[in-house]
Amino acid sequence: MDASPFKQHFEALRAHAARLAGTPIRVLAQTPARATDLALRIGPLYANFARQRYDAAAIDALFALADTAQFPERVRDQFDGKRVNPTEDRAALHTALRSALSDAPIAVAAHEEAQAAITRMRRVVDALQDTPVTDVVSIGIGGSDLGPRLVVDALSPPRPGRFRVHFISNVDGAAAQRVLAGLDPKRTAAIVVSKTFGTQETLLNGGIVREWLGDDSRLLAVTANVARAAEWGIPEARILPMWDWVGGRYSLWSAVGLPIALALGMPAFEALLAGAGEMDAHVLQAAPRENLVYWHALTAIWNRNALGYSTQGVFAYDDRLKLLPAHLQQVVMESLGKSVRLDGSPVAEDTVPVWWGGAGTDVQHSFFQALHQGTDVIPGDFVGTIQADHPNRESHRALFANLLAQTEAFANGQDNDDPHRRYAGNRPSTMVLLDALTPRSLGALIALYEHSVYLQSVAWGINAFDQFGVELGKQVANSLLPAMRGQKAEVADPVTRALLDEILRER
Ligand SMILES: O=P(O)(O)OC[C@H]1O[C@](O)(CO)[C@@H](O)[C@@H]1O
Repeated sequence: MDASPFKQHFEALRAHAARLAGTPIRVLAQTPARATDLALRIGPLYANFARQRYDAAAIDALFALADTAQFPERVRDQFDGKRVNPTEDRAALHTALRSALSDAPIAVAAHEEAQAAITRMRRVVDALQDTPVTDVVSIGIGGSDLGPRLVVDALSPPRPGRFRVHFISNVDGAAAQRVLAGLDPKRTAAIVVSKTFGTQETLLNGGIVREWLGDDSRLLAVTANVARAAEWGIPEARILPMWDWVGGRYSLWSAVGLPIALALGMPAFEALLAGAGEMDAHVLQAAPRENLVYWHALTAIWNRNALGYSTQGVFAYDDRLKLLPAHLQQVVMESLGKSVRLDGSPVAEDTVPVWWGGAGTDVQHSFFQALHQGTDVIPGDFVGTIQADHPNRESHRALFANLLAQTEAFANGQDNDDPHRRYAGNRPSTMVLLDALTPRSLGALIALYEHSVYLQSVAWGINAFDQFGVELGKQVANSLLPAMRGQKAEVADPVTRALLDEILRER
């Protein structure tokens, strides 16, 4: 395979970026109708790309890349259950969890299994209703934690469900203690969520919670490794399924979302799936120029490979979405943090930028100074919710005035004779607006990012669905455990040895 089949396209993009170097966003934005032409609405989602640093010719070049990279065919492959994760010889069928948009037998079978799992989830939720349980602790990490945690945090109030749901992820024993401190073991159920059922953090925390509960009957598991969960002590009847065709970071739509169903109710969980399903139908069916996912992915490529930006912010102007950056960080960075192509050859272009973010307006009073005047330009996705769910109208107006002000100031800057008070502007942003924050709109939003990530991986020729990079640290940690326990152990690395000596020194 050619190490860089899309080389001419990336070179063309860089040529466009060079051509546009002297044309700031505030000038580009004056192009008639651009402010509305570079906007799309898909169901409850609206996105506006008018404040990106491209013009019509550069956009044409981006869509030419999408064409050569065969975006529609590659999307179809994923929905049809092709082995889009060749290094693990796996499909990535998270779409089958929320929509039945493929006739391929493997996708149909996956959809049927997913439906059966939903039926089982409903039974679990119903069965718990008739017990004294008031609280549920979800124990998992990474993809087995971040998505459900985000959705529960975003949507719980003002929709208080029957159960309060809490999350424990970090292996730091303090995390478990802090959650359990306020709970009554007799009124608490727990779910151990782990695709592999081999994750150190989850098993340790699961053990702590199991002991604290004192009664195994309120302990459930969600896993693809039923044998291991059963061996750990959870009977099969209380194990809900996962499958190797769902990646952890794409798994909140499966029984991994049980904490969501418990916190918000099954109808809300199903509305979340339906919202994601709408985005699935959109990415599959919309023409390229009408396709929000294509726009989002191509904009990411533009900022990374044509303009060379090495970080990307996501700023939620909705306090309920403050965990969105954390979830997207895993979806984006675990998927796209790769430096070799599918065939193992070095990737020709820079891949994932550092994704990070926070909630506005808080971020304006912490790190936005650097975004306005720092030497690095940091493009941002700004996510807002038009309709508030609370009575504080004036607060909501102020929130939106800030959201609009920041993106305008980033784009336009402001001249001043005093260099300290000058704003260069020309900082790109995409505005993503939800009509209201509902299970449906949140499902669509998360699915937008999932699909965008996949298309970026297609353009770079990398595997978005493996994550071997996380393994080395796990292995080293395991090898250091005996030394941490004070047992005699060979530690070859001199710096690690010195650090261990300091940590284990008698005090
Ligand atoms: O669900 P598991 O198997 O416990 O894995 C948890 C997480 O760990 C990772 O493998 C990364 O360490 C993620 O990809 C995954 O979501």
